[in-house]
Amino acid sequence: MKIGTPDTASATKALLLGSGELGKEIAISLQRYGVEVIAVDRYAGAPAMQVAHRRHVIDMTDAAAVKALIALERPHFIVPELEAIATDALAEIERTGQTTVVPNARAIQLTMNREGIRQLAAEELGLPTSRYAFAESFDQLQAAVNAGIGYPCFVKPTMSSSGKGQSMVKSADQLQAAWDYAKAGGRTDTGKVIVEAKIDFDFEITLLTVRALDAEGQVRTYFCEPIGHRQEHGDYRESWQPQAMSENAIALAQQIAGKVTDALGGLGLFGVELFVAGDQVWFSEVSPRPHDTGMVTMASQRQSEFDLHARAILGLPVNTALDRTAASAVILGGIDAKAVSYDGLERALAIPDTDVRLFGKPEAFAARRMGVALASGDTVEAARAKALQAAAAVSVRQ
Ligand SMILES: Nc1ncnc2c1ncn2[C@@H]1O[C@H](COP(=O)(O)OP(=O)(O)OP(=O)(O)O)[C@@H](O)[C@H]1O
Ligand SMILES: NCC(=O)N[C@@H]1O[C@H](COP(=O)([O-])[O-])[C@@H](O)[C@H]1O
Ligand SMILES: [Mg+2]
Repeated sequence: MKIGTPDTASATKALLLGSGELGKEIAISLQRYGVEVIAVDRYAGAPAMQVAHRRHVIDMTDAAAVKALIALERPHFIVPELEAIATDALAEIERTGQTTVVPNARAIQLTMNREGIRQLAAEELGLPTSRYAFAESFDQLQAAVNAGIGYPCFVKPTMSSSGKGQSMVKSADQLQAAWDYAKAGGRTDTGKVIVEAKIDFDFEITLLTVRALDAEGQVRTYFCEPIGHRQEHGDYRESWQPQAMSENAIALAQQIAGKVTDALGGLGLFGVELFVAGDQVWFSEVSPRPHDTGMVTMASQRQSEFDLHARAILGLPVNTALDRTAASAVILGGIDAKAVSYDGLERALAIPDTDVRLFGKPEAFAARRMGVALASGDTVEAARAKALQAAAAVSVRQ
């Protein structure tokens, strides 16, 4: 596709469905390759809206609203940035052949629902995952746990992200609370929860996997160095790259990521989440888009995960090489407040080899991610220490 000049009739247009911190960086990367970007989210002033050519506030779970906006903007690409989207509308739009849904509507549909992706990964592809079951009532949940899932286990809504509605259950007396929490915490109540046996992993990684065109115009799979990360309450707190792994484990991780992304298809970057213990690797889930833990690539790679996504979508060459060891640490809101400002930037940036990205979200919540600190270092330990220190130096105030 010819890449035209922004704001002209010939411009290549991308519609971002979701305009958070990840979308903001995708928007900037796309714009650097000459694409006109239209940012969409459920609230005004979302991070990507601050850098896009145009912006719209709509209910993205409303299929009619999504279709009306697409009819108005007529984008060449629709780039989903989060999961809470009316995916049926995307499938319908894709069938017209005039718009590319990134990476494709089926991949978006399968990955937005834990049932879809488990069916594909565990049942069709036979990839190793935790033992799991779906339950439509508390009785079913209890029966599944007693029949073999066991304790400890994780109970999650089938549609949710960033740990929302998710809890780890250590014993039978905690199961009812986990059921109630999952039912209330899901994005939309699918009527179902997933229960997963806890995997005792040594560490967990995100393997960023890119499906892009090579010099011959063929689709090829490229892998970034593994990203290690630490989660709290199902949400990421820090990440680093590279994560040291045994040769067997990395080979297995790439094999699993290759299989699942091949099955999803299309062009773009995927965040494949894997658990690792020794030489054993389990598939957990996959995002058909840049991943929050992958924000570390803004410091560690010449081509960040956002650049790689943009390049892959546009059919441009990619290079997934690591440039230097780096880490990221998140800056949480800490308070519930609107029109916030930030303290401590001077202290954070005085730490050598660090950088801070504040997302510009118009409202803070105690557990909302408001920014990220990035740091490079000679070792992962050094980079992590600097990133954590920089993140801790920044605070959000009213
Ligand atoms: N079966 C499991 N065994 C061990 N740990 C688990 C399991 N399921 C989830 N976790 C822990 O909880 C974290 C979040 O789980 P998961 O990725 O399924 O949630 P999520 O809401 O989709 O999060 P995100 O959108 O941030 O990826 C995992 O990264 C892992 O640390
Ligand atoms: N794990 C998924 C993830 O990190 N998604 C990122 O968080 C934003 C929502 O933030 P908010 O909840 O603060 O509005 C999303 O728009 C996306 O950028
Ligand atoms: Mg996850």
